Amino acid sequence: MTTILLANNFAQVTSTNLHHFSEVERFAQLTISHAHCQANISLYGGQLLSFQPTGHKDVLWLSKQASYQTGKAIRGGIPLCWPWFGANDKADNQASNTLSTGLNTELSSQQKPVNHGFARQLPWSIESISADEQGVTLVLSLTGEDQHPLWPNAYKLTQTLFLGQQLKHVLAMSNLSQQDAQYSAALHNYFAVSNPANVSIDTLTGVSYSDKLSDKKVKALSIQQQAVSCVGEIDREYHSSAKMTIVDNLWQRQIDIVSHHCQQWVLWNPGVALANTMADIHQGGEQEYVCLEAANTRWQALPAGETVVISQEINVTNLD
Ligand SMILES: O=P(O)(O)OC[C@H]1O[C@H](O)[C@H](O)[C@@H](O)[C@@H]1O
Repeated sequence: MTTILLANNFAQVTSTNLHHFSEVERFAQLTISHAHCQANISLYGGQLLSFQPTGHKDVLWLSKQASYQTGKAIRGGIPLCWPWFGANDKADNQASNTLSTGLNTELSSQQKPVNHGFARQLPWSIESISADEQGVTLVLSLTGEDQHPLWPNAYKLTQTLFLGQQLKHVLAMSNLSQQDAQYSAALHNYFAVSNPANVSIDTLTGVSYSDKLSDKKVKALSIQQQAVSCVGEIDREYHSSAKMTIVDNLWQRQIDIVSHHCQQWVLWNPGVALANTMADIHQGGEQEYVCLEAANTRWQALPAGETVVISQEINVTNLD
């Protein structure tokens, strides 16, 4: 069933129940149609899946084999990694405390932290939708408490997506509890490209990075000396908050990304061998994107009663 959520002189926003989900878990996908862009958003995960400014190819990549299923993250678009990025090293600390104290505080298998946190695997709500001649502004929210033993605090996330010629993407995180908390996070952008081999990201040259593929526990800091190659498996945290520019030399387009209050850029592509083991990436899909994520990969303070905001702006330009 499709419902019109907004229709005015500037835009139309419709909501369609996703048939991929069961009857009891009807999660809607929103479709935005505006003179300046087309976009799709999944309320499951509060995830922008597609953003196509008028006159351009889609800025975002979405797997043709993405899972739309409770307990799974949707592969593509901009998943939100929150309240932790990656595996959550606090789970390791909990395990070593158990070993040293002998107390059985180990997390059960159901409590093991899911990679990149729980926000991308929960149904979000629509707070508001509005449209003017510049674009559509969509505000989504997610509230919860006792969501995970490693993150029991009451919280509210408010995600504001301004969709027009450009994308403005704001994530406000409120700690509604009386206990201080820490978060790590990423706006996990899957950028559609003609092929990673055709991509240059000169803005990463000279930037220090930690290589997540290194098997050493303490990862040495390296400097990106030459032009970065996005071909093959790559998984790096670049310690920079500078503006990034992705140039696609075949599609002749440039994507500029500005982040605010994010200390890292994460560059990730699984490469062919790993992608072939991932059920939710279609054949050859890893040759169609690079992830460049605006992130705080290290724990950050989220004090009791306070709100912290991270954001990004994405602009696309044709070069020919
Ligand atoms: O498969 P996911 O949980 O979505 O994670 C996909 C990737 O996300 C990030 O970019 C991390 O740096 C990678 O280590 C991880 O493999």
